[in-house]
Amino acid sequence: MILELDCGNSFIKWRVLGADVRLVVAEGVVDSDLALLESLNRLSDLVLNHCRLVSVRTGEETSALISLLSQAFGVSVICAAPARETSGVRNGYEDYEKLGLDRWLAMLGGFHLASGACLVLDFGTAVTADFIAGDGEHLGGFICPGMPLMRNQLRTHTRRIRYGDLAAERALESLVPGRTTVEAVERGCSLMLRGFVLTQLQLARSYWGEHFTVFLTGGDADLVSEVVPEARVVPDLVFVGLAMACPLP
Ligand SMILES: Nc1ncnc2c1ncn2[C@@H]1O[C@H](COP(=O)(O)OP(=O)(O)O)[C@@H](O)[C@H]1O
Ligand SMILES: CC(C)(COP(=O)(O)O)[C@@H](O)C(=O)NCCC(=O)O
Ligand SMILES: [K+]
Repeated sequence: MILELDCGNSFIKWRVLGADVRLVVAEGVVDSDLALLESLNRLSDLVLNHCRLVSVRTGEETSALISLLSQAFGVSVICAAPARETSGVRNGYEDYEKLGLDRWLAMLGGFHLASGACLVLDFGTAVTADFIAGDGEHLGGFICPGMPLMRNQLRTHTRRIRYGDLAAERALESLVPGRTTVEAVERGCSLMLRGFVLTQLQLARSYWGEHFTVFLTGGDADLVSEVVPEARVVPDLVFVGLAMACPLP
């Protein structure tokens, strides 16, 4: 079995592939290394032969997680690393090592699935957009705060914006102008994300006309999927790229 991990700034997304790697035998989202171990320890019949991961956390945090996993499961861990070019995609950053590895893998996955020009939009702690031309050239991208950052900035920098998670969830059932604080904030931030998406689409059209594929990924992709009905929502896009960047023997 193969353990795959996508360590983002807020959550660790994990999944276990079976002997047939096309089959996901277990998966989850956790908020700490400890919670990851607990989830994995609850799996009966878990026999890990390999582990591969991508992390946008610090080197120290990533090393700590790797030691934890090797101690707990006696498995060696392969880490995705920056590259100038992989599977026909050319990293567009001036300093290729600075491009977020989750972005890089999502781009590899997107270009592979699209077999052509694509716009990859990832809605996590941060929101990112990346443009990959039909010849595999990464034209660059954009980074802005995601939903959790926008709402927390409002909560921590104002004195009267306070509300709970349940109310937040309910507020997003509609996007008409809010009549409570929670509705006004949640809908306002959601509309900002949608506006961002529409701007990215305009730019992609200016490059490629209608000949490109849009990918939506990340935990908050559902918040914007309505404004791009033609988009492919691929929650595991980073894992698609991870398998390409870290093939197993
Ligand atoms: N099962 C889930 N567990 C945690 N967060 C989730 C889940 N489903 C959706 N989300 C949303 O995903 C967002 C985090 O997205 P994610 O892609 O995991 O971020 P990151 O990669 O930066 O850690 C949160 O704002 C949360 O609202
Ligand atoms: C942009 C990001 C913060 C996104 O992280 P996430 O929201 O997925 O946790 C991450 O890809 C990152 O730290 N990138 C390095 C900076 C860059 O890509 O330019
Ligand atoms: K991510």
